[in-house]
Amino acid sequence: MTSSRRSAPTPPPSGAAGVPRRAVATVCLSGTLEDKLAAAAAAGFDGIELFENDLVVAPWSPAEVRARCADLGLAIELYQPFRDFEAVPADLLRANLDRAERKFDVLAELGADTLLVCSSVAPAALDDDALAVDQLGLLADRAAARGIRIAYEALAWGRHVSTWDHAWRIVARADHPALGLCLDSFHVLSREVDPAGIAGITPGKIFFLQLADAPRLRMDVLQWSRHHRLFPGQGAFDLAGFVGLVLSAGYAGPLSLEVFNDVFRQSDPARTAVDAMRSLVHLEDGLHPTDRPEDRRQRRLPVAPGLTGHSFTEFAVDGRSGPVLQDVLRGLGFTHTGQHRSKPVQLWEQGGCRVVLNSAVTRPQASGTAAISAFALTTTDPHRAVDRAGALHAPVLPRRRGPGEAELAAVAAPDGTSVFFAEPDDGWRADFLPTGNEVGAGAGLVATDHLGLTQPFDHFDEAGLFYRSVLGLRQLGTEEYAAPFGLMRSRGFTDPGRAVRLALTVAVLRRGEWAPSVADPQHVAFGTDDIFGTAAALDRLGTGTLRISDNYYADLVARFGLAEETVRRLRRYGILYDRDPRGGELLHLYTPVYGGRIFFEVLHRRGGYDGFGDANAPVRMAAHRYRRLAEV
Ligand SMILES: O=C(O)c1ccc(O)c(O)c1
Ligand SMILES: [Mg+2]
Repeated sequence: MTSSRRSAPTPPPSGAAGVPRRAVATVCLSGTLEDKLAAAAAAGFDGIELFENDLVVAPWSPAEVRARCADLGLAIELYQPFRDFEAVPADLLRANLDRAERKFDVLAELGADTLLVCSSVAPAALDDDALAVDQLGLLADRAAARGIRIAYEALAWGRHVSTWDHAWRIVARADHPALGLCLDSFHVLSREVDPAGIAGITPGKIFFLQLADAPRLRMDVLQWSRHHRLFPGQGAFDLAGFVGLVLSAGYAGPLSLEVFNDVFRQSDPARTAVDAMRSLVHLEDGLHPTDRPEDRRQRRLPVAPGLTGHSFTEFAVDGRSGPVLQDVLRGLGFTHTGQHRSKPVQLWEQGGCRVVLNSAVTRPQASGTAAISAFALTTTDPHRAVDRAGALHAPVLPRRRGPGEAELAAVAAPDGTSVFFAEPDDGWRADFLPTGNEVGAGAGLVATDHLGLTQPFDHFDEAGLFYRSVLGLRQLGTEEYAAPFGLMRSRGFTDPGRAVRLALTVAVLRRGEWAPSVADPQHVAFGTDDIFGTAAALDRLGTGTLRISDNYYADLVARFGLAEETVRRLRRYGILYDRDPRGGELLHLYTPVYGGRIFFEVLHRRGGYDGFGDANAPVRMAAHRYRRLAEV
């Protein structure tokens, strides 16, 4: 059911009159200027912010850069940064103005008309607003004579000017037509100063808007900015609220991404640019209708699909891992109910839980391993779901189908997993011929509760935005926990009706060679309404579930004050326990790891428990490791 990519449908148009242009700063992308421009153009950006470093190290003259951008259909929206200019003694001012003239030459040759000047960090700068006003006015005079505008940006770590409102007071006092503000969401939202006043900035005085998200971190703001910025929707800032304020102040320039990020600096720029574009398209879609001049032009995404549940999960298996997973499924109470009409694909079912074992997936993996190659979600409108995904630059997958087989619309997630959209009637099941196997009593598994997908280190934030935007899921929160082989980060996602859940996890640092046996596990969690009944049934089926240390149960008693008898039953079956602050409870158990990286979870949610039992993840990970050690 998995096949190769084709290009996404055309995204909503941009750049037309009344529609904000979309730009990306070259600093967001890895590689040479040539790589960066090609990636920005291919992802559909209308323009770039040219970073000085990228020009300085390039073999092209500014005129050649201009020509290259023109060929690619990219406007050079801004040149930056010009540093440490304002509020200096007279001799330095002269030198700074000379320096500026050299840069105006560059802008002229580039055909760019806006220079970003960031607030000074230099020890020579004086804490004197009147002087800053005068000198920026002089700079603006010189710029105006060359047809250039100065966009003044308060760096959050500026020596004397570090907030947007301070920069605005200076720009307002200078009152020069060639001097305006550059607002950067990072510098604004990383500070305590309320951004609400941005809506009151004089129309026309915001010359440029830079967008970056970031996780909430308690650290030096310069380090935070230079290493941890993210694309909108990947961090904790309210970017839609911020852009709304800027648009209310009459801003009509480009929405430009300026993200300094250690991972993006190293990653394939073509891929980063698509991630960037997806973030911008999703951000625009989330703007309040009255904030959106483009609403008149209907640049809305198709609304997110209504999801009604997990339809099936597909494992790619081979001659060795296939039989192993068949045994595991049998042991969990599943029945092999169907055989695909045209492919070596088996359907296994229990209650509303469906698993597909596919021996025809060609994605490369080590012999004997199994992997989640696809999952299907049931939705009221699969075609709309795919249209939305395409508009968000998700790779839409072609569906090869045999005669009489159902069509399943699909897109590829960032880690290559195929995401299928199934009709509510699950018409795809007609692709399978009944095996005639008698369906047994099962073990009380009701439906797929969630998938646990370990993500590649470099694509964790991209994956989160992908699932949130394409599927319209909400992020439940970010948890971090200390596991035996490293710190882990986990993010849960779900739809408003809690029909679909995904748990994405990643090691907080790139994994080394140590403990390869627990690298990148994936799991499917099935729900039960009676965990003890299910555990007893698994026992009868001879399924060896994961044994949990006695120390864990002693700790449970201490933490939760559970009754002796309850703890005795939990321990007997290796059931883990968690309780949320509202009294909701989670009881869950795990299988060992099979086929190299696959395990299953059985879970029972009580009283509205909404999480994933992250507190128990280190216990499970250690138990998996101890079991491995016992096997060898
Ligand atoms: O980190 C910096 O120095 C830097 C430079 C230019 C910017 O626009 C910015 O936001 C930060
Ligand atoms: Mg900036």
